[in-house]
Amino acid sequence: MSSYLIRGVRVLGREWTDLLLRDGVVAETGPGLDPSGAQVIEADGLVALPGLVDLHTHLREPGREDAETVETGSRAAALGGYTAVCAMANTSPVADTAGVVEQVWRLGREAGLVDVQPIGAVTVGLAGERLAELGAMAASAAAVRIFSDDGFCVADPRLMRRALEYVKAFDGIIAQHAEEPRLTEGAQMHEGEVSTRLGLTGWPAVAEEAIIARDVLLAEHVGSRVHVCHLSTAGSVDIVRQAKARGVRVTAEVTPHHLLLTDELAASYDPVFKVNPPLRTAADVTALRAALAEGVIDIVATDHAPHAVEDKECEWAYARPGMVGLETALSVVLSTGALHRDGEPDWDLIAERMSRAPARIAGLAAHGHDPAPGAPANLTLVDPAARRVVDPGELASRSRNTPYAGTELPGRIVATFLHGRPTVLDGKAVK
Ligand SMILES: NC(=O)N[C@@H](CC(=O)O)C(=O)O
Ligand SMILES: [Zn+2]
Ligand SMILES: [Zn+2]
Repeated sequence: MSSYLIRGVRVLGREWTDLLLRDGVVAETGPGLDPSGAQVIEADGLVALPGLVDLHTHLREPGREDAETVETGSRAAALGGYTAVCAMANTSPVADTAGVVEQVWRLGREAGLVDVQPIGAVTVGLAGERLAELGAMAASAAAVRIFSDDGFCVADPRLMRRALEYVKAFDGIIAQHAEEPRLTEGAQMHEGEVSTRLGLTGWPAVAEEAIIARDVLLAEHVGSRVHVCHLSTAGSVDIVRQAKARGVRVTAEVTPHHLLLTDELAASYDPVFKVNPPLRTAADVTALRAALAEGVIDIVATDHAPHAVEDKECEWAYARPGMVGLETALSVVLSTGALHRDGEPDWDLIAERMSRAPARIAGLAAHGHDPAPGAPANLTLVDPAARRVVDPGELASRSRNTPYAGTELPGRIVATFLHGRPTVLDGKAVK
């Protein structure tokens, strides 16, 4: 296996150093390392981060390979600086058996661009009626630890309680898509002033908050772990803050788009802005940014949700909700300033929210390590000074549904290394 010398990089924005990657690990660090035998990568001006980890990715395979495959989604992830992604279970067939999660896991290994960790469904067919084979998925080669019916809420409290109890045996997590379905029937966007003006049926904040409140109580009652997917309202932040203060084992994620975009964008009637949960108000965005910085929200997760053209380029009411996000996530987070300190990116905090904490939550032992001697060589190099205009046609994702077309964003991923091998060099996918 070849070795790589990354020359003159600032690890987490700190002092300049060289990094020697060999045999899948960071072999040596320090200024002026001997480059002989290694491929040299000049990293003047670049920042090294632990490879980003996405706890919430939709890869669409099996079933909707026209929208994304494990391979195309993995390439998009690598280009976004990711070295691991957790693949959501709402595929077709649903990832609710050992067979399907093993298939996704194997496809991830074959693509070899990021580590793909399958998430298993909580209920058979995401139907919310009976528990899927959680134990068999946990015991499979895919070693599933996170279970989610994402796309749907596990609305039945008794089923949610049993799922939480079941996964305790192997320290698993239930990741909840918090949406009380009776409160969102026919919903098209956030319920508020803008939905009233546009005459669209609203998705009220309380539909999310009611489920989160219930679930933290259930997790507390049974002593199990719950993770809140794509938390989107100021009220949800308060509930999670209170639960954490009581010692409830709850973690939460926010998406880049909920940190930047608001419900005003629905006035364009452009379905690219249709997403679940919906874009909220500016006040919610402000609360989410503060909660992420504070740590009430543990991580950024993309909820990368690729959709085929016919599912997005249609009337708002018929469009599927969801946005692609892997290739723009870090740039969007940088653009919000949510993880800045004194006007500059706080790279240590960015590493915490986008790599270490998600790796810890998901139990991905090879990820989330700062580049230091002996650490697995899963890392990414960022050019913080670069800016780019997002061109949907240039995305590696098979789908084009980015809300940032034509938007100039800061930061560029220059290189990504997975287990010591480059998956991205000079901003381009290696394979
Ligand atoms: N976020 C979305 O709007 N859509 C997701 C499902 C989900 O995350 O709930 C999808 O699978 O397309
Ligand atoms: Zn969801
Ligand atoms: Zn999702």
